[in-house]
Amino acid sequence: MQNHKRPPASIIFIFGGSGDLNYRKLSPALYNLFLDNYMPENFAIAGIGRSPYDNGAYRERLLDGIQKFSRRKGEQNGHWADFSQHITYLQMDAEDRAAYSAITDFVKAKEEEWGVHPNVIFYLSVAPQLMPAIAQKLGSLNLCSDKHSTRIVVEKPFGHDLQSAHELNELLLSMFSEEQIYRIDHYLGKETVQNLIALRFANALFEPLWNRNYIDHIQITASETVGLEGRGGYYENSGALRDMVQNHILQVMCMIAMEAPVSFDANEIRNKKVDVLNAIRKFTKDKIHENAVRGQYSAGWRQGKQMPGYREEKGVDPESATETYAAVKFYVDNWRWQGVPFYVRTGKNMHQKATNITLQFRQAPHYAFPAESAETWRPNRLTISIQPEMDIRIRFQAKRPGQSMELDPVEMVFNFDRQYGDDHAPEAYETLLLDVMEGDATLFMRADQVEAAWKVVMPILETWESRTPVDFPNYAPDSWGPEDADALIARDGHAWINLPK
Ligand SMILES: NC(=O)C1=CN([C@@H]2O[C@H](COP(=O)(O)OP(=O)(O)OC[C@H]3O[C@@H](n4cnc5c(N)ncnc54)[C@H](OP(=O)(O)O)[C@@H]3O)[C@@H](O)[C@H]2O)C=CC1
Ligand SMILES: O=C1O[C@H](COP(=O)(O)O)[C@@H](O)[C@H](O)[C@H]1O
Repeated sequence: MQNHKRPPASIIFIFGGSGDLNYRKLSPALYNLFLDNYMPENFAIAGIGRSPYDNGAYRERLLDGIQKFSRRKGEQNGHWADFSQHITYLQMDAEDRAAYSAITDFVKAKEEEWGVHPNVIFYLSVAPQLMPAIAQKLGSLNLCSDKHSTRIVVEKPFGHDLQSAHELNELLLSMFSEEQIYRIDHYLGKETVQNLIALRFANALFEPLWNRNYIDHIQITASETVGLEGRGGYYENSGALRDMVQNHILQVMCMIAMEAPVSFDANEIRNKKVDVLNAIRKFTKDKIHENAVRGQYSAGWRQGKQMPGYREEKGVDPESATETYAAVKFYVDNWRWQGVPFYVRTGKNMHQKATNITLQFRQAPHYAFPAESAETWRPNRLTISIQPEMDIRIRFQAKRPGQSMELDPVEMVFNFDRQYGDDHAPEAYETLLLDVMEGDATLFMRADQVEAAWKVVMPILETWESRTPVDFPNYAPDSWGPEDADALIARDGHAWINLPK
């Protein structure tokens, strides 16, 4: 969130250095930071895993990921030879305490080479079950005692439920101070998500309307066309509510619903967000059915190709009750938002990849136009497209040219690509990794934020887990999700807004 310069000397240890996230996201992000001259003058990246790689083979593997997944499609790889010299692979079992001497030795060697004490960053890009063991070892071996320069980055999911998230927080906080802990939610690193703060708090135009007096309801959609992508083992124990709603969607909702911050201090922003989470109505179990819908995709077709159902995917129980779709109607019980529903939905294998937020305004209080023009009268909307489209549109009524007063809904659009070109935007992980090196935690989740978000979803999870869904699978691939979700919003006289591709 601060304006960036080159961070101080840093060593980044990536536990899970041989894994998928590093291959597809972290290494491309670090390389892009290097190309943009944002890596420190002195830096080292040490990937950690048990798989046997020598440095050469490891660097080759990462280059392959960069060529496939970087936003820069290979054209600047001329700098790879230079960048790759900063990468080392440490083959070690993270459960073997003795093996951690390799980390201590590595830090000492770099300190001697650079003549400065660097930031030491431990990035936990491993399965959640392994995180406590690693954190414990780092703590007990005194590898995190320098509160100023040592940081730990914790990937999602942060816990499996409120209890486990609380335990993980307690464990981390017994080893590290809160300022050293960076809990990742990669949505917060997205340009368009950060722009929500600019849209709301750098303009006088929107804020006076941003409340229950003018807004009828809000919709947040995060739909995906992909299915499990080989992550059946993880997803089967997670589901859409844990995977997307507890973290990404609630964080986006916080940015829409929060009060204006006094400053951009990390804790100030996080305080404002946690206020929203605390104000979200916690449903009693008897209210879940009318406010939340779950779905699971069946076998079917997408663009002429046959697709397996969720229950046929690798790593999934053939009678699985895991939801691949969730829709919830939330209320934020505070002065600003009383009575305004926030409809949120997310799902795998849906018709379109799209993350959008729409604020639908109330109808104008009096309709003075000829009655026949009312047919095309539509409520005003502000729609913010987070991805893959990156734009902000305002829908309003305009007079159709001609001799009669006929109205049409029309749009004003601000499009990031048209304004800034289409290679303007750093990937979320670039922003987040740079923030970690600089010690800026604004875009990361604080312990109380994570737990407050779990408190929101726990009643739904507990209710769903205590009742087997009788109608799974209940939506087809390439569709907009289950009919019950349409009914959830239709009961209030609304419909889900599916933007054209
Ligand atoms: N992949 C993705 O798109 C996303 C992943 N995440 C999160 O990121 C984290 C990593 O995910 P992902 O990369 O997909 O997982 P992978 O299964 O691909 O990688 C797991 C990594 O952990 C390492 N590992 C496992 N056990 C040990 C051990 N005992 N000692 C040392 N290393 C070990 C593996 O290395 P080896 O086998 O060589 O020992 C491997 O590098 C998870 O928390 C996941 O939820 C979050 C968002 C998206
Ligand atoms: O964290 C996760 O996010 C991705 C969606 O991320 P996006 O940046 O592509 O919107 C989701 O596919 C994955 O299941 C989830 O773990």
